[in-house]
Amino acid sequence: MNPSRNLFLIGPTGAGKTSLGRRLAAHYGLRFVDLDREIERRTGTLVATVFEIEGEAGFRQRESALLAEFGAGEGVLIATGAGVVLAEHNRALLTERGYVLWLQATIDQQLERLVHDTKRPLLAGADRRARLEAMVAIREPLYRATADLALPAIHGIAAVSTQAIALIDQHWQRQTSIA
Ligand SMILES: Nc1ncnc2c1ncn2[C@@H]1O[C@H](COP(=O)(O)OP(=O)(O)O)[C@@H](O)[C@H]1O
Ligand SMILES: O=C(O)C1=C[C@@H](OP(=O)(O)O)[C@@H](O)[C@H](O)C1
Ligand SMILES: [Mg+2]
Repeated sequence: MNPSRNLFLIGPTGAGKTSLGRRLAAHYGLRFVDLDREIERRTGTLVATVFEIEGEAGFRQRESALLAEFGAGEGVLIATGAGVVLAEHNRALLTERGYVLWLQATIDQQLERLVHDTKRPLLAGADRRARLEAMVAIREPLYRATADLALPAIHGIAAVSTQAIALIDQHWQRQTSIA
């Protein structure tokens, strides 16, 4: 187990990384950073607009730079974007610099949770299910390889939050209190 004082949330889009991250950071007294919101704060525009202007490659560069910047510190909870695991150097940083919780969701849950969402550029256009399935096929092995622990986010946010805290206390906090 990783004894670092950082907590990183990974997992598919709509699993609840941003929502849960905020709650967990407050609970553990960690600084909360959502990589997408931080990109928006620094660029002064939406993630979707960054994709339009700089392409996915430009977005990924920003994402990696911010992960490296915040991951270098201690006492931070980072809610990543679902594609962060695509880059090998991001996966290495996550495993080296923090305890990694993989928040899981089924495709049906993703579709339901993002039904009104217009802010995810990779889901824009037709056939969201096919896009999500294609993402899962590539990313799931990468989440598995990177995570210390996995949690199916099948209940509401409050219940998932309680479950996450129980899991983290069991596996991560015990390690850090011994270290
Ligand atoms: N466990 C959950 N149950 C129901 N809805 C959820 C849950 N977690 C998140 N949501 C909702 O799903 C949407 C996407 O959540 P978000 O935190 O942005 O996910 P992510 O950051 O993983 O893409 C939001 O509207 C959020 O309120
Ligand atoms: O699936 C992806 O590659 C992306 C997921 C988004 O974050 P969420 O996981 O919070 O939706 C955001 O980083 C960007 O739109 C790209
Ligand atoms: Mg998010």
